[in-house]
Amino acid sequence: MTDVLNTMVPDAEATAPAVLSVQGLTVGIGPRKAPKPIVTGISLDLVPGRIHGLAGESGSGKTVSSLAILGLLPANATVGGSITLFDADSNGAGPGGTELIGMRRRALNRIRGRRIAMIFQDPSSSLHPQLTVGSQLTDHVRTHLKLGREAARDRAIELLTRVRVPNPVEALGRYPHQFSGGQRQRIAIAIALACDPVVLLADEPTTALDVTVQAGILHLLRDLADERQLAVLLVTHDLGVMSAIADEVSVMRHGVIVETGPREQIFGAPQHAYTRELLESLPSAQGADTPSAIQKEAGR
Ligand SMILES: Nc1ncnc2c1ncn2[C@@H]1O[C@H](COP(=O)(O)OP(=O)(O)OP(=O)(O)O)[C@@H](O)[C@H]1O
Repeated sequence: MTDVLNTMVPDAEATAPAVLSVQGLTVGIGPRKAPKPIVTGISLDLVPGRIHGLAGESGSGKTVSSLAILGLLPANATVGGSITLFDADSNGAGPGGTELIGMRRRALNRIRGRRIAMIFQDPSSSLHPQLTVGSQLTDHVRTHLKLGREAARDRAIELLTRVRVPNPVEALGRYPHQFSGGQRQRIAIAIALACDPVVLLADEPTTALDVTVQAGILHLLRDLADERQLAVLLVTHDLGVMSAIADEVSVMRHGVIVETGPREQIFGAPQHAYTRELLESLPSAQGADTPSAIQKEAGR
């Protein structure tokens, strides 16, 4: 199985310190006096250059956890624990890092989209249908990086080139609906990368795409994590995707992380009964030894 999975993941390196650390995160949603517990005490570290997969069945709390990191939970959510960003470029980040829970909205807005970026399952949700790709990209970099018009356009072309959108100069003048789903996700990634974030949260980024296109996006995320030393949190229920790309994996169930470990351990020697159950439900994993379609594509 290991041979099959090694296609996209580099050898384990000495682990660098976390750039974002979640400790004992709890989220309840509902009336303040009696919120419904959704996430109950999860901890995980995001490390530069590493992809941390958050797996688990639907409703286990994966999305709520990533929204908590972004400070985007609904107003009736109660959040506890600690989410610390260790990033020299963030306002007020000392050696102890910046605590994001309870941070004032304006300060959080400066971090969100700039230091912590995100992409979602449906790239259209982060793209305005009536604005050209060029104006969306340049507006974003002009707002956050205070670049002039020409410099912002150059930056937009550079970003579209990096995420391999064909004909980047021409692409600037086109609207999101004029691109395929995979290309739209690449554009959403370009916007996410525009301000050189240190953390990228990717919530089911390939779920809506067909297998061949999925593999291309996963390759891109892997390359970006490596070359930009991006710390990536990859949220997906798809263990095939996880096994093709993640360095570390946390398995979540009913709001709790039941097991965390290196990819090889989770897929090769799972410790928790629920992880084993999930692996047994993988179509190809009536043996994990059989390469899934996505792994085959990704290994090309
Ligand atoms: N705004 C909300 N109000 C009330 N309950 C919510 C809200 N958002 C999420 N939940 C509940 O929190 C639980 C966890 O949801 P979450 O979306 O995090 O699951 P998930 O693991 O990401 O699942 P999926 O893979 O289906 O997206 C679910 O029971 C969901 O119904």
